[in-house]
Parts: sequence; structure tokens; C-alpha cells
Amino acid sequence: MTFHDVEREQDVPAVTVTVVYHSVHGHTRVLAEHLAGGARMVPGARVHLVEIRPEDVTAGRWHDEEVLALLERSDAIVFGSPTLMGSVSAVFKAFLEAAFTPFTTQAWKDKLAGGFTNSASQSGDKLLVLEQLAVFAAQLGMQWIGVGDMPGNNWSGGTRDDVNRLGSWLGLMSQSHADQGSEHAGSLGDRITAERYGERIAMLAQRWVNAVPYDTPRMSEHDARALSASLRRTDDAPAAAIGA
Ligand SMILES: Cc1cc2nc3c(=O)[nH]c(=O)nc-3n(C[C@H](O)[C@H](O)[C@H](O)COP(=O)(O)O)c2cc1C
Repeated sequence: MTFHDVEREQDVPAVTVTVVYHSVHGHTRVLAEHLAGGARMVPGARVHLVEIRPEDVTAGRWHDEEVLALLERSDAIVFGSPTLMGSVSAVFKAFLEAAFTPFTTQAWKDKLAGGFTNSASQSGDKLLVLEQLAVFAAQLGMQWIGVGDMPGNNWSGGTRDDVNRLGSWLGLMSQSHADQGSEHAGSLGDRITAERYGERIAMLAQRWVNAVPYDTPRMSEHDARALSASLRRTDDAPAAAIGA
């Protein structure tokens, strides 16, 4: 039985995916929305989008009991922050430190985890942010999921619109031009990659939590180039159909 057989039988078990992020100027927020949109494509997925707000940080400490309760009942948590000075933002770091409470009881152990970041430079030292998030997830005993797509924009016909155009696997990387507002966040390729990553995490959560069968999609780089070409679109709405 596949996911879609399960859907047809209208017996789709529920799985909860929460995307938790901080964004100063809105670019990372757009990425979070696309990631959540991809997760929502998965039958049975209940997806929450939570913004970490500077006003919830007092004297360097972030606090929001409701958000912590939501995270505790989530099956998968995806963490997102802009890259600022080669690091997660100060606000997002305050949130990560508040997870010391679930750390002490291993409350998030064996939840699935993923991460994403956005910055202005092509590299911008974004890898350090993904490493921070992956180490954080490991400390919480979570199971980390990387981006499952082949690299794009690494050949003569490549473009910014390619899937995984920055060639990042630990987590999702997006690059937004420094002189443009959030309506131009990332590239089309980054936004599509966010949707595919969200879908992947929700599907793997279904497999992890409810043992729903999931046929891992596999492709060659050649196939990935054709996929990128086929996914180019002009509208910016989060998540149309994704499947490989
Ligand atoms: C204080 C500060 C530090 C930054 N550090 C980096 C950096 O290390 N690497 C980079 O590529 N961009 C850096 N940027 C650019 C931001 O990553 C970029 O503006 C990003 O789109 C912000 O995301 P947001 O709109 O979600 O807040 C920095 C910007 C600021 C204001």
C-alpha cells in the first residue's frame, strides 16, 4: 500500500509537523511558508507555522509556554533562521536555549528534525547555521532529515530556478539579494526546494510515526535537471504538486 492508497481509503493517520522560524526582514518567513505548504501536501499532515518573535525575548530569555506545548506534541519540527554574522539570529538562539527544558527530560527525543536558513551571499557561511541546528537537534535526541534532492545550478545550463540550486544537503539553504524585499525571497528554485523538503519531512514523519509505506523517490542528476525544467512556474504561491 502506498500513501495514495491510504488516502483513497480515507484512513489517513495524523502526523503533526511544526515549522518554527525567525525572520527579521521576511525572507526566511517566505521560505518557511513554502516549506509548510509542501508539508501540507501530505495526506494526514497537520502543519503549524510558528514565528519566534523578539518581543517574546526578555533579558535574553525566550519564553512562550503555548509554543513549547505545541512543539512537545509535534512529530517533526523544522527550524529556520536567517544567517546573521555566520550564525543563527540572536532571537532564534534565545529560542534554542529555551529548549533546555525539554533537553532535561528528553521530551523531544526521536522526533524528526530539519533546518533551513537564508542569507544574502551565495555562501554567506550558511553551513554553520545548519550545523548549529543539526547539533541542537542531536542534543535533543532528535532524528535529523536532510534535503533529498540532487544539486542544481552546477552545470552550464543551470539557473537560480533549479531545485537545490545551492547544492545543500544538511538542510535547506536559500539566498536572497540584499537589495530586494521579501517579495523576491530566495529564488524560485529555493522556494520549490523548500516545498519538496517540507513534503519529504512530512512523509518521513508518516513513515516514522504511523508506519505508512513511503517509496523513496530516486533520480539521477540528468533526471534532476529535467525535473527543475518541468517545475519552473511563474506564480509564487506556496506548494503546488511536488512529487518527483
Ligand atoms: C546583522 C546582519 C548580519 C548578517 N550576516 C550575514 C552573513 O553572515 N552572511 C550572509 O550571507 N548574509 C548576512 N546578512 C544578510 C541576511 O542574511 C539577509 O538580509 C537575510 O535575507 C535576512 O533574512 P530575513 O529577511 O529573514 O531576516 C546579515 C544581515 C544582517 C542585518
